[in-house]
Amino acid sequence: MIGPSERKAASRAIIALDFPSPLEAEPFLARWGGREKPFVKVGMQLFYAAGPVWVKGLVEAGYPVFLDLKLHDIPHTVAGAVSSLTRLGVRLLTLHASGGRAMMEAAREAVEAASGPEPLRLLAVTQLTSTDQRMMNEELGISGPVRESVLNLAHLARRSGIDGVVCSGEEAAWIKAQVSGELLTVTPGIRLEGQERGDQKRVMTPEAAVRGGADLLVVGRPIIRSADPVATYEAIVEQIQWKERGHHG
Ligand SMILES: O=c1ccn([C@@H]2O[C@H](COP(=O)(O)O)[C@@H](O)[C@H]2O)c(=O)[nH]1
Repeated sequence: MIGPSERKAASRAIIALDFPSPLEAEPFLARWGGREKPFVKVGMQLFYAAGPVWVKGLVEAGYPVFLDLKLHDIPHTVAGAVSSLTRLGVRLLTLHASGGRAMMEAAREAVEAASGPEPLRLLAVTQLTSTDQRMMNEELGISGPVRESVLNLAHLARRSGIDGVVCSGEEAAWIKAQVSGELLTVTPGIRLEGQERGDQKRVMTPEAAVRGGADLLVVGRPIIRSADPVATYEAIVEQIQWKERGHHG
């Protein structure tokens, strides 16, 4: 469920800092100047280049941080990784739901054992937003509609005591209705009207995602490749606010 720190529209739009290194990420963040620090996501590319100490520095500088490492290994190894990562002070951390119940429970227990000032929340990735129906059925060998697989993985995450799921905007409402309204729904694959999808397959506009039940929206290329990233970010935050005020259509 959306918590007090994510209630504001600005905290619901998360910028994916998909840069090769801090050399590109830091000047990008400096564009915000004295404005409120945005919620940022550090993924594999930047984490592997910059390392945990840099991420801790980001947290200490006041950025809410989502660490998107999509952990997937045997339960013992994932628990150890989670235990190390809890020391960074990040708010959110991903692991793959397909790693199974024992892996997710081991991760949750590692979080509980750590207990920091603001507890880390775990998110289970269901089906990646770059996966479509054909790929899931033919390449991954999973039968049925994508939505059904997403719901199964969300149920598994819920039973394993995970706080939320990563899914597309297309599935957020189904998860809220059929799995639990308490599960945080985090949706990448956000594109503004008419924008290029790139490798993303299950995409939505910010407005449609919020209308569909997304709690948090992850936006990378539409912001980081924009000619004016701050203006694009603010336009997205405005779209979220517009929906929050109850506008339809
Ligand atoms: O299913 C998923 C899980 C994670 N992501 C991540 O979100 C961003 C999206 O970036 P865009 O440039 O807006 O496409 C990226 O960091 C992915 O690793 C995802 O897209 N889908």
